[in-house]
Amino acid sequence: MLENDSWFAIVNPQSANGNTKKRWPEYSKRLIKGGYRLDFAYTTEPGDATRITQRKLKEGYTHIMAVGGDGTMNEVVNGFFSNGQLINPEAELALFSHGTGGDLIRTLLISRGIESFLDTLGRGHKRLIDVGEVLFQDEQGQQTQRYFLNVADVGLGGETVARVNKQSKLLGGKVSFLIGSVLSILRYRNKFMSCKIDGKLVFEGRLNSIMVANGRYIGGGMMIAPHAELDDGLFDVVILGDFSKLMLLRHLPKLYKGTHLEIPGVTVHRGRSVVITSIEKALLDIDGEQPGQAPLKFSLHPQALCLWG
Ligand SMILES: Nc1ncnc2c1ncn2[C@@H]1O[C@H](COP(=O)(O)OP(=O)(O)OP(=O)(O)O)[C@@H](O)[C@H]1O
Repeated sequence: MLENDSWFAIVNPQSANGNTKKRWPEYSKRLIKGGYRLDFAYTTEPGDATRITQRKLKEGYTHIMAVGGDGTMNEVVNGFFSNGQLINPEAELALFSHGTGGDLIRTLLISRGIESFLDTLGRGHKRLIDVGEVLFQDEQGQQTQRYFLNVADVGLGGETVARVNKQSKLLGGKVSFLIGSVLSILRYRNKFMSCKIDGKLVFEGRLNSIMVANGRYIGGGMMIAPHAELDDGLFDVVILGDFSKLMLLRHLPKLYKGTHLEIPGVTVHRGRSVVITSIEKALLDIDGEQPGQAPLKFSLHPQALCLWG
């Protein structure tokens, strides 16, 4: 019989360059000592966190803990859904960030480390946050659906993530992403895309990238959507126009600071549904993973998920 405050932790042992596997035994002991009933499973491969989450929610767990980086958190959020529906609308999620990047927790102002995580649990503060959904083509050309809490983007970011995820992140998420960004900027060619928000065409032409943001940060600390709110029922859509390589490199520091919105050619829109098409291959990035490409159809589920923190 499950106690109704039992937590199930889904732990990606490979996150933080394998450091999570070394540290989790100590962390789990600390959580149990802190009074939490806790079971856990290690993921064994990409996609496993989604399957484990689905299984545990169906078994009756109502408190899920995601332990890993942004990719793990994204997979766990996807596991809250099955056949387009929340498995249990009452179920709750806590994020123990232990990856290299940590972009989602930046918007949530959650700190890293076991003691901060225990503080978050101890405070018992929960909030309902919006969940983004995107339909896209996967690598095999199949129509696929994914959910996300943070940011999805198409264009330069997709190519950067594809590059960064192939290399080791031993230098840390921010440095790896910065190096990957610079290499990608040098090789990337702006693409011809169109973007409709809530049925209205807001952009058609050559552009660098489009970010569909629920959270604020991507790429290990770039504040790409400084005004995005996780619970306002709207995406912030940031479009980076037809920038030259030189101009992008020059303005890169502004992306980290969130002061890029003032650059001519950057536009921001808000809405609940976003449709993006591209006549060239344009890669999708969702929460630091690169699962497919345009055309993309986004919709928002307002305040659909209960999150601790
Ligand atoms: N057992 C496993 N073996 C190999 N890869 C795994 C395993 N479990 C999960 N993964 C994959 O590891 C990838 C990276 O995980 P995650 O994003 O959590 O960590 P990270 O890369 O260290 O952090 P961040 O994304 O915040 O930089 C995810 O795409 C996930 O699918």
